[in-house]
Amino acid sequence: MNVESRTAAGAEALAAIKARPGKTLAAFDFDGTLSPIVDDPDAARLADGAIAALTELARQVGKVAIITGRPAATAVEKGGLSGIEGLVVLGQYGRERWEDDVLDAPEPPPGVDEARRKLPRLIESAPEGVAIEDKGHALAVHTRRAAEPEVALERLRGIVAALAERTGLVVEPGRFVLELRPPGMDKGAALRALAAELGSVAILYAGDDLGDLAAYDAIEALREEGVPGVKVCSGSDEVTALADRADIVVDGPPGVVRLLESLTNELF
Ligand SMILES: O=P(O)(O)OC[C@H]1O[C@H](O[C@H]2O[C@H](CO)[C@@H](O)[C@H](O)[C@H]2O)[C@H](O)[C@@H](O)[C@@H]1O
Repeated sequence: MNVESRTAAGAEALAAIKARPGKTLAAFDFDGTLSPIVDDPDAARLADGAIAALTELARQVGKVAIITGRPAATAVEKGGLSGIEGLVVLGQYGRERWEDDVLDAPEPPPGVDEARRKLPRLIESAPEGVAIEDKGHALAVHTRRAAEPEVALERLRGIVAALAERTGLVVEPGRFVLELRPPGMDKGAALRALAAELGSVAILYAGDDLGDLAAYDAIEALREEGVPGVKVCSGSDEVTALADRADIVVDGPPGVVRLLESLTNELF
């Protein structure tokens, strides 16, 4: 299978990647893109074949990165990523950086502690199955395991927004999740900073969720500045906002793995 873009800008980026793989940055979201969505966030693992595909890609392009809302160390551990040569993992929407087994993470702002203290009480009447994931620098309220996840999410939206306002945090909405996290960084800023640091001349970014739209914005801005980029969507029925803007849409994490296998075959 050849990797094909449905847009001219995406095709231009694929050509640039093939022409200068050594100066290419290939970046991926974790949950929903490399890791199939599961009910329990703690049970997330990489899709079959993902490690082999990422390992091969890392041999062929300048840099492979994972840019995730997870803590970087969690993504490394759950993904079994530590053996991938040269991999960089930007965690907590770019606040943290893991590379060569070294984690660089700033202190979380005090608002996170305050939110941690107040959140359980504020959501105590939420439907059964609603759960808090404490990520150290951020708190995620998950509704996937509620009987009616969408209804539960809507009920919690105002409560979480009000707590964010009080604690100086921002709300990051996602797939049956509302996260309270520090402001000042997003996946777009993280992607741009890494591309600038590396002097990347071509970029691929793959994501599945609303938090990845900032990275799509960054790709579009970089194109305007003359750096070709291709936006890949790991498609799902839960989120359609990315498919509308993507150059390539594939069928969930297994589709992402197949895309990587095709790309590495073409680069070889
Ligand atoms: O930026 P990402 O790598 O996509 O991380 C975003 C959030 O993903 C996780 O939640 C999502 O995946 C879970 C496991 O499949 C699923 O149960 C949940 O419904 C999804 O929203 C993770 O738990 C969050 O901490 C991440 O920020």
